Amino acid sequence: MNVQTANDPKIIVALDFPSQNPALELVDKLDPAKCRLKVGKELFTRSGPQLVEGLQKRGFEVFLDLKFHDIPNTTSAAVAAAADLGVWMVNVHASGGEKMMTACRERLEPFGADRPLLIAVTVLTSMNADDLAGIGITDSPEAQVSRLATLTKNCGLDGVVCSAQEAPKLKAEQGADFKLITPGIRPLTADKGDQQRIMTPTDALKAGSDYLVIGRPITQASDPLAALEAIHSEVIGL
Ligand SMILES: O=C(O)c1cc(=O)[nH]c(=O)n1[C@@H]1O[C@H](COP(=O)(O)O)[C@@H](O)[C@H]1O
Repeated sequence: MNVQTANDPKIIVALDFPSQNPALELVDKLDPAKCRLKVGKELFTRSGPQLVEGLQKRGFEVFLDLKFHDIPNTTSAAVAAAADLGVWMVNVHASGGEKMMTACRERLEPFGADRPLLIAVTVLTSMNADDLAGIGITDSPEAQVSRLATLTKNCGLDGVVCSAQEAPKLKAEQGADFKLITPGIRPLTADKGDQQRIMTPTDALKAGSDYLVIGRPITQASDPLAALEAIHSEVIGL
């Protein structure tokens, strides 16, 4: 709920569930000292702010992953609504541009130290060079990620969502304080699923990730708390 949280778990569990009941069933097995929770478009569209408040009441900090992308006035108002909800992190699309991102950052200033971290999505990990060409971008995905990360930093945002494989380059380009939130994390024993570019939790943190977004390796485990604890003890101290 705060940019300066004393206990700062690196693991963000992606609550990719269709509705509140299965989400809470899982959450009630987890430990808020060891993870935060990500609520995305499907779950939020079904269950809304009430669910976010329910998670917070259980002691969890929430990353509201709604990837806002609209005109500056609309997007900054949405980000302020997320801040009113008391979420720990909120995100927008960097391709919304400088004016949009700056408006969002400025709109959060009155929230002071209680403001959420404001993060931008660069190029979705589902997009390759052909997909970018289809929307008129002829640079490589890597070059486009770097360009959008630079724009994000120049607008005063806190960091970006990226693949852990991009983390060393982005940390070198943007500096240690610029936060990198990385999905596509798989412990050695976990199924890759549909993720293409994966890294283990330890390798991702060593590569420069600040927070690891992890879904199925925890949510679909036969013992989700044991899966969380195994990853937590692997990465603690890194
Ligand atoms: O924004 C995201 O969280 C995200 C961005 C991206 O480029 N790739 C990606 O996988 N994600 C999310 O990260 C989570 C990964 O879940 P698992 O593959 O089950 O670990 C899902 O909630 C995805 O929607």
